[in-house]
Amino acid sequence: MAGNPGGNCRDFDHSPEKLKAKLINTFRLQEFRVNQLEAINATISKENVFVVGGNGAGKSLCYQLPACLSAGVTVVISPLISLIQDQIQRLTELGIVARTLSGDKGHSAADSIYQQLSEEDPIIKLLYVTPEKVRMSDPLIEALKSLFDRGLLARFVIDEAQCISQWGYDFRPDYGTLNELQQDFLGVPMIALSGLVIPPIKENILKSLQMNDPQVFTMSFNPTNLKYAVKTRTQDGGTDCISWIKEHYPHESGIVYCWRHDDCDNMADSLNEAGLLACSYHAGMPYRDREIAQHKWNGNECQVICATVAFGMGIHKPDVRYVIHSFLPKSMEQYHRESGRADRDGNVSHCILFYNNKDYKDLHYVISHDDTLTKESKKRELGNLIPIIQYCYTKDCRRIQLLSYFGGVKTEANLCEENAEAICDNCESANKKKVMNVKEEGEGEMT
Ligand SMILES: Nc1ncnc2c1ncn2[C@@H]1O[C@H](COP(=O)(O)OP(=O)(O)OP(=O)(O)O)[C@@H](O)[C@H]1O
Repeated sequence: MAGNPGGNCRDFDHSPEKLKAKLINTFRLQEFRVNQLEAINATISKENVFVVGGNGAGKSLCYQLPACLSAGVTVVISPLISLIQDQIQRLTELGIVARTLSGDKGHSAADSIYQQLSEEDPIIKLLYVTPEKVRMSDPLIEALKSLFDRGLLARFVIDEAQCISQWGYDFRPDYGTLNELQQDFLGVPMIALSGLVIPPIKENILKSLQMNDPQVFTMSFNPTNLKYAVKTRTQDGGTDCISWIKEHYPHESGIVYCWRHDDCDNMADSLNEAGLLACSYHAGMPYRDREIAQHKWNGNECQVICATVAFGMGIHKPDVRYVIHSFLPKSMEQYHRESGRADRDGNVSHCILFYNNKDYKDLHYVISHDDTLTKESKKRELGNLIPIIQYCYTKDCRRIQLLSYFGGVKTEANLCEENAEAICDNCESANKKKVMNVKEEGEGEMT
């Protein structure tokens, strides 16, 4: 296994054998992925750790496995209730005790959790809370202080740490105060996990969290089962999407990302009229309606969800076969994150971007005239459009274009070769041309 040289596998109290046994017996997995063992070793050894990785890379194991082995409680700060509930459900299925104090908690449910935390050896191994809860809840801070004083505060986990950066598109202001945890609970190790971000945002996250001398681990970049393609949007977006879905996946689950609220509603209407079960999802809808839409989609009552960027973190539906963008995304980061909602079950999924020349002009106009943006933000957002346009127009491998944007990927690597079924459209046509040339040369020799 090629791990980060920064990590190591020395024989700690937590020997590699013990970690492997936990991986197999509790998590029901066979092998560690690249840098998981190294990150786990580092956090168990009380070092500060920063793990960066693509969608579905397996970042969660880097804190969940140590939480099971460490004495005391691991406190996880996570941005969304839905994400928290999803994690708790998965851990509970594995027999790991995880609780949350966020969301609609009655007094008695919260009291019972505080009671368990106050016990000499709390059964709770992972406590999930939102950053707002950390900032606003005195009882929570008291409980953390009590755990700390008794040596039972195992570590802090900052999940989706990209939310701390004002430059990223997931920015959440309440992440900004999390650095105080390091000062208030001296010596408690911190592990931050982030989706793929460009190097300046990575620096920005580390600076904002004020993590002391962290060990940085990078996990898999390349989503090998995603088949990327860009197509010209010919008519209204709906017709293109309908034809593509009907031809490729008439009955399977997928997402169509749209630009504005109305676009989602219109797209869902068009898809429904064409006989595909679709629902709309955007921030203009009441919270309850959004919940219903997501619930229907999760339960396959609705086949296609037509959504804005609001349909984001914490989507873990395993059988999403396609993510279509019916309009140009605003950045490579956004495109990478959203297209990565497919392929959670390891089978090939399609990421199609329907692009029209007009998209760039429309986005450019809207950003330039957005009075809520500072001059600096406008400049940054307009700058973010350039690499995504280049992605649309490139004749080279789309994977390389996408992943080298985040740094660390050699442009001469042939990433599409790792899975022939998920080869991008450009590599596919290049291969076809090669075959044609070989054939023609062969025929030429015969005549
Ligand atoms: N070592 C491993 N072997 C096989 N599967 C693994 C391994 N580690 C994690 N996984 C699986 O990979 C999937 C994704 O893991 P996880 O949810 O941790 O991803 P992530 O890095 O947090 O990505 P995202 O931010 O997109 O959620 C899960 O189904 C998990 O069980």
